[in-house]
Amino acid sequence: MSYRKGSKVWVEEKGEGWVEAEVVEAKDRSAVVVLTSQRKKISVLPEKLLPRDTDENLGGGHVDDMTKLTYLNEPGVLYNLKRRYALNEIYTYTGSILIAVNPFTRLPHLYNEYMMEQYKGVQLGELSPHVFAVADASYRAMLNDSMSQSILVSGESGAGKTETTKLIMRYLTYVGGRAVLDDRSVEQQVLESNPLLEAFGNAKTVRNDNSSRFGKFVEIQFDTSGRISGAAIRTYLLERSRVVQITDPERNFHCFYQLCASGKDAELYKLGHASTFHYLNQSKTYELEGINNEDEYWKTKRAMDIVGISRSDQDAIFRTLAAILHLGNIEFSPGKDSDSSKIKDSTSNFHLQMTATLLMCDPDVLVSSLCTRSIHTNEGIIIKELDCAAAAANRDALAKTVYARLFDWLVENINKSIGQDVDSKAQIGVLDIYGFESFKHNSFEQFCINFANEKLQQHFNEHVFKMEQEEYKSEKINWSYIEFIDNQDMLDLIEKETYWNYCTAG
Ligand SMILES: Nc1ncnc2c1ncn2[C@@H]1O[C@H](COP(=O)(O)OP(=O)(O)OP(=O)(O)O)[C@@H](O)[C@H]1O
Repeated sequence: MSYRKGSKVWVEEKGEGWVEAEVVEAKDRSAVVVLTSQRKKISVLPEKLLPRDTDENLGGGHVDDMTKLTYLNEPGVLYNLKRRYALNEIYTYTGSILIAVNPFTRLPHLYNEYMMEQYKGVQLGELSPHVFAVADASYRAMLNDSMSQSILVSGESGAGKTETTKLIMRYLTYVGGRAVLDDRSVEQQVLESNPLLEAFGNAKTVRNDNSSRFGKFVEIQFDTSGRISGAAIRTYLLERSRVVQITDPERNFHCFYQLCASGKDAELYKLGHASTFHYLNQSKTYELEGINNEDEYWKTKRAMDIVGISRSDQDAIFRTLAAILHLGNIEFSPGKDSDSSKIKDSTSNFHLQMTATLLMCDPDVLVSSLCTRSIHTNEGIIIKELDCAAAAANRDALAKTVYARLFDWLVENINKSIGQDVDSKAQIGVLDIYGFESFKHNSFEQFCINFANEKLQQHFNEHVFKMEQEEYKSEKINWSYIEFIDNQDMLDLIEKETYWNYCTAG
């Protein structure tokens, strides 16, 4: 693009990001002099600049749909969102996609019943951008076309995916609520399952005090008249490693702290303060700002009542959590033979006995399953002793597996209690899944999360770019191709079985 004196542009400044500027000198193609909004003169290559919409041609400084920007580039998009955010306009469209900027403050006027009523049956784009408008559009599309719909909520940790998902569910239960409500209606149970799933699947991370450490797909089923007739929750990729390993200032899953603070119930399972358990004291953060662990315990129990988990099952759930905490406190010392291990001391033995009692298993069997490994050969089973490190790894593997199974059991029971409508003709699925993750040290969990996101991105590309462009081509519309990074080759490679054979062999 060529620039003239007076052209409005964006220029990237070190440490500042994109800043507004105006071209003051454009003598030749090799360099342009711009004056930034901070009155700084910079000489830059023209290809380093991006054209900028002025407040006047945006008609007031911002637009409610990014497609109305003359120059749809990164700084233009960010600036538009910033301007709107400053006015508490947290939602903006990009065509039919809704961008939500986390307000980090309650905006109750945006989500009350009056607002839900406003968006009912209104064409997308007619009113200000809103998450209810997207939920309504999918509800109408489902009714009118008799076709199931899905809404994908994506973004990085703390972006507001779970809150957005809850708002979508609230709207759908509002428009699809049944005329006669029994005391435990499907919609109430779907909404009430949230605190329960959050207690067992959420944890404090550096970015978010209530971060979902699992992906969730909620299917809301409707009958032919558009009334909710059932629901199902499917969960993915629970971050199992968190059960046994945390770093300050993060926490383990909320339910452990709730149980430790539960008073009499904690005493029942011989639990003390969270700081006395290895799986919790690897981080010194036990409390959350504005949250009382004991109150949360009773909220979790109430949510269990609402979704229909019996008192005896509730006891079994908390017993299992207590067993995991005791299990984590079992330590090992070298055994008689080299490369063998035994329970370290009387404290560890106490925790071992507690674990066995709570899991209702034989303590001797538990010891041998921690300190030995059985290898199946053609000649029979060989028992191999394990050293202390291997026994500790075995203990952690057991804790992770028991927790993951408990979580799956919980989800299964929530689903049983809500009830699915097998005759449902159409449903709306809401997918709330982790965004891309890249840490200093990435594990297999990050690989799975990023692979899932890459697949979703590919699905999006397929629909937004590839199919649209194919249509223009077939209709011979003059259209210049949009360049985008197509990672299909990489996905194909990872999905091929030979890749995994190579990984295991390598
Ligand atoms: N629309 C909103 N209105 C008010 N507060 C919000 C809104 N969206 C998000 N928040 C605030 O931001 C916090 C983080 O949001 P949320 O848990 O939904 O993020 P997330 O994207 O699901 O994060 P993670 O991937 O870590 O689970 C919420 O606890 C809430 O305080």
